[in-house]
Amino acid sequence: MGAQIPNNIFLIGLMGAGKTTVGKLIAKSLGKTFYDTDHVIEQRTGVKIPTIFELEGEEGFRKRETSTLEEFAQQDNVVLATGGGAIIAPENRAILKQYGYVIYLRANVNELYLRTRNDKNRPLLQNVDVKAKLEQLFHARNPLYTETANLIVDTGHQPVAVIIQKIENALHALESSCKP
Ligand SMILES: Nc1ncnc2c1ncn2[C@@H]1O[C@H](COP(=O)(O)OP(=O)(O)OP(=O)(O)O)[C@@H](O)[C@H]1O
Ligand SMILES: O=C(O)C1=C[C@@H](O)[C@@H](O)[C@H](O)C1
Ligand SMILES: [Mg+2]
Repeated sequence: MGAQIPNNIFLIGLMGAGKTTVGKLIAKSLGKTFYDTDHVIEQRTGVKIPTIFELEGEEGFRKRETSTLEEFAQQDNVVLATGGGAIIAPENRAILKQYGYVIYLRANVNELYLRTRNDKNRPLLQNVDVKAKLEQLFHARNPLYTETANLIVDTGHQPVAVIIQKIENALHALESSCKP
């Protein structure tokens, strides 16, 4: 029996890597349902993420993130875009590895900076030197994204359509390499 395209696909990577943008398009092209843990948390609380950080601290947000991840990772036939910090907790990394095929969208700090510098909905990037903060996050998290991922796709300087094509090619190669 040959392997199929993985049932669930999880996207991980830093803020601005393109998880939401790429995730929606990949889900559409593979006929899967798209969810984004950040969006689910905002819908359920009725407030934006910076407000959750203000009211509950980062710790409160991380608790919501883990329970949302746990719930949505176990759904059927989904593409799930995760928050940039979803790989921090070992528990979350275990959930991602257990329930789906994990794709790390990797971009360099300069590219991430250009994509996120004017955004007001990312609390970790407010009132700080955005480039220095992204450097620090990249340094701390790149090993965690790398160890959690089944596939790494570079997204800096690459149009979204090219990224989608690369992911589809990798998934189809996976499918055919497992055929008898
Ligand atoms: N390959 C790309 N080339 C150019 N711009 C891109 C690319 N991918 C995403 N972008 C742009 O970068 C910004 C951030 O993308 P997106 O919101 O998808 O990132 P994210 O990984 O979901 O970030 P977060 O973790 O903060 O939710 C958006 O304005 C998006 O249009
Ligand atoms: O990188 C992070 O830690 C975050 C990324 C966003 O997706 C949100 O989940 C939140 O702003 C925290
Ligand atoms: Mg996003």
